Amino acid sequence: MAASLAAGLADAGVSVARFGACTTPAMFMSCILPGHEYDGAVMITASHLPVNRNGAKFCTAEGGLEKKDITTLLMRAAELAVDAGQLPSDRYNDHAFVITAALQASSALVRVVDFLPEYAAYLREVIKKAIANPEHPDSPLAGFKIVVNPGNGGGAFIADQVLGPLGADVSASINMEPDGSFPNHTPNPEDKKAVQATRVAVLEAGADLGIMLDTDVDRSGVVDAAGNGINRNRYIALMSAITLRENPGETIVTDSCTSNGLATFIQQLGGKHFRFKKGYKNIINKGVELNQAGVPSPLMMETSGHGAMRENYFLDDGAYGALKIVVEMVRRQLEGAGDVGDLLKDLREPVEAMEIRVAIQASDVRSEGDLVTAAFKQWVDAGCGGADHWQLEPENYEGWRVRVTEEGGKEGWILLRPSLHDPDIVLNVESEHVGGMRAILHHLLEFFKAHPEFQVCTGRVEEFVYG
Ligand SMILES: O=P(O)(O)OC[C@H]1O[C@H](O)[C@H](O)[C@@H](O)[C@@H]1O
Repeated sequence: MAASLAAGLADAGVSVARFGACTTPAMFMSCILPGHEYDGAVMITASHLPVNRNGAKFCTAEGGLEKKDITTLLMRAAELAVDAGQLPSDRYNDHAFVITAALQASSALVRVVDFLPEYAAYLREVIKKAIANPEHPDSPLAGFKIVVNPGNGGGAFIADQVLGPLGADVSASINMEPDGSFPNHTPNPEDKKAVQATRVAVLEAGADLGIMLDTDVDRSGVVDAAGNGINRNRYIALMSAITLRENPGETIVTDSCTSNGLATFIQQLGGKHFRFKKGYKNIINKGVELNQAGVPSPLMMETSGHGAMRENYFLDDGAYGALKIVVEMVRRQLEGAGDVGDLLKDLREPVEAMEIRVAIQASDVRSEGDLVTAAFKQWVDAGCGGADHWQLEPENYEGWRVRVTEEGGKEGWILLRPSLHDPDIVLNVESEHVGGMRAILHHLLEFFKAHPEFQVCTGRVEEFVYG
């Protein structure tokens, strides 16, 4: 399969630029930046997932390829392999083999390009232009201390090649050495250890800001000068505050797992909230579609830290988001407006938040997932087992989300949906008072107890901690 794809590329006279270490947004920009404008790019990465889940990410100037495009591409490679009398290689690593072999196809066609410095130069220009400091335009970050935590992934260049050369002191940055075994913590801005390590580094250094990146830099989160972790809903809220100031009244698209308080926050800022589905590609596609339909939507963000902006080619780009926060930090300091974290003072937050992933044990995972969600909808329609404080949300784009009225005017919610990629049913629950989540889950158990036929087993719990 791999050899035949390589042969196919060589036959077609495709020339290949090999970048070495790269990031997802950089790869995309290689299809856009003048002087480069490659027809397509591909990288091998496990993204934020463990090392044994490496895969290939493909993109063109139109953005990341859709699942169906990649399927077509790989099927075509497989057909060529069969035509050439070859058997597909190891099924767990096929994608990696395909790409590796393609890049090594014919040395005459392969050029080694050191692209990251050029991409970094582009990002520096973006920041310089946004800050436009009249006194020191080339070092607009002079006097600022910024901690970058790339989690031993590919994002160290943000400190070394972007923020440092613009004058920032990045010496307190941590986990800068790329190491695919991720010895310090999972490179995931939602990860408790990633937040804690960044917080400690920021507070010890007396830094103005901390930036957390995932391995391939398409997800991010920040820590403010007071050490508050700004990820998940907080990060969307912060980005919304900046974006809605620049684009008043427009629509922010998010995934389905955002807090009720975030919707209120966006509305209070004069914006509109479109709570769509999980999956960064889903929200980006929805944002593109809304803009085309005349509903201006400048920001699409997931609680995972994935985010795309209309002003940045609708690119799934963690670095760009974090750099917007850097620019905001400078702007606020110049205006004497205080820390970026202060922008979140009106955000109502859950007291408890949890994700439970219930493994589906049936062989037909998709059908079983649909069965469980359909039964849940029926149970909700029939009155949620007598709980009249449970109300189905009027708009649901995946699974079913129920709003739970809690004591003292507080509100919780629960969302049950099939996972996008894993053989799991995913349950997200939030509550605005201590013990509320337990009460919601306790009541939900009645639903599962009424369906002993479901082929599911005990869930894996992810607890989200704020602050
Ligand atoms: O549906 P889930 O299993 O929760 O996975 C959902 C996640 O899948 C991938 O990791 C995508 O990159 C994310 O954008 C998405 O949020």
